Amino acid sequence: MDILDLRILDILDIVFVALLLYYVYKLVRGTAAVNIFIGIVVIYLAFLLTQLLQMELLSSVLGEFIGVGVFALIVVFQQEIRKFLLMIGSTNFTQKGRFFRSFKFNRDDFDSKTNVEAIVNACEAMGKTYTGALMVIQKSSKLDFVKNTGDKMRIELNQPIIESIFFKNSPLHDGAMIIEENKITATRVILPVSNDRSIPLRFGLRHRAAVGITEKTDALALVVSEETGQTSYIKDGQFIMFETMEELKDKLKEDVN
Ligand SMILES: Nc1ncnc2c1ncn2[C@@H]1O[C@H](COP(=O)(O)OP(=O)(O)OP(=O)(O)O)[C@@H](O)[C@H]1O
Repeated sequence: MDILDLRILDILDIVFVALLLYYVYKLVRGTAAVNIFIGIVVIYLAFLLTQLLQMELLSSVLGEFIGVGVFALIVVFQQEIRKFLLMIGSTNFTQKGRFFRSFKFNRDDFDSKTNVEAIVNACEAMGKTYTGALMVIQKSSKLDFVKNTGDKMRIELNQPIIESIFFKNSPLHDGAMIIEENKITATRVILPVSNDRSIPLRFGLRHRAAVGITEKTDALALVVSEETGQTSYIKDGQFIMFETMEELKDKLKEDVN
């Protein structure tokens, strides 16, 4: 019985470590943090080697370094840790909210499912007229910290509304639009801009802002370029490739709900 318990615990242990490594990988993938992570592993291996070879002085220097390293890690990986905690902390509550909403306790007339068709059709139409747009779809991480920079509102999402907000002469066209479920909850929002140097130079601030918010949270972003009319889909700080608008709809539907 003891052996059986131990085995189950061992399996759980391995599963949790694998999950932890997977989430750490997901967070640092494609960012400069990967190199820092490799640097830390190299220092740690060097420390183990100096201990094995009994090189007292070097071992104590590296030991000291690793001792304060925890605080250095918190500073260096501040954004990743924040995103990780947000990911763990908010997922369950959001799902609980959806569970209650399915019983219609929450007296909201809006359909809670994001209208992906309206969003993508609006992107296509805006692309044809070279109208710039930036839309951020909130998932489990709350976007309140950016919503405060813009104008809060509560409008049911549909294609004409999106197009009229981003219409060049509209007072609301600047900055980003925040979408929560099937509502536009803020416009003219200023997003954190990504410092990622691997983003091609042809992409300006609008695209960098989309990368920035998706790096920091699990939100999804759509950008319509004013210059090329092209739509870009950004998730986890990465540009997601798609061939047709239908394919984009399928990808979005999968990722949104
Ligand atoms: N930090 C930001 N948060 C939200 N929106 C932003 C931010 N920075 C810029 N924008 C929006 O992007 C517009 C300018 O974009 P810019 O031309 O630099 O981007 P771009 O990525 O080259 O896009 P485009 O292909 O449309 O020109 C601004 O008018 C503003 O509406």
